[in-house]
Amino acid sequence: MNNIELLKIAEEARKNAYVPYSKFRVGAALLTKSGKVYSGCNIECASIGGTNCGERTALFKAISEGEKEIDAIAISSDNSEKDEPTYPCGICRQVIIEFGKDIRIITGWSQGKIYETTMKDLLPNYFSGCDFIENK
Ligand SMILES: O=c1ccn([C@H]2C[C@H](O)[C@@H](CO)O2)c(=O)[nH]1
Ligand SMILES: [Zn+2]
Repeated sequence: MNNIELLKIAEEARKNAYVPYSKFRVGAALLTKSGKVYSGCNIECASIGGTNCGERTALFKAISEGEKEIDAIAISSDNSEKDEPTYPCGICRQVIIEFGKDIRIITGWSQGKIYETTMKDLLPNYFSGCDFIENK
């Protein structure tokens, strides 16, 4: 599974976005180290704070299926085709980095420019469980 293939899955997942409020669709595709893929979209609700981003939807699907070894997450939004790559929001950054600072983030467009970075670059000096769990 290469970056383009993963982005294409994110682009497909974007079609399922439930976004009656923002009208901004986001799809994500998560690749595990074992080669499995979990996709997700953003899901909004009338109580806006209850919104779940596409990235966390894909992540929670993977984690809840017992997959915690994550290689990469590809992200596609309604801006992607305009060469305006979408990166994870702050909440998603904190949740994703929980499962690995080296997780690769791939964004852009499968038929255009593709960008790759890592979680530790997106969230330097991040707060982690190691900061407060003793006997680690
Ligand atoms: O990286 C991002 C940024 C935003 N959103 C969603 C949340 C909300 O539904 C809409 C507008 O913020 O886009 C995501 O899913 N992922
Ligand atoms: Zn988010």
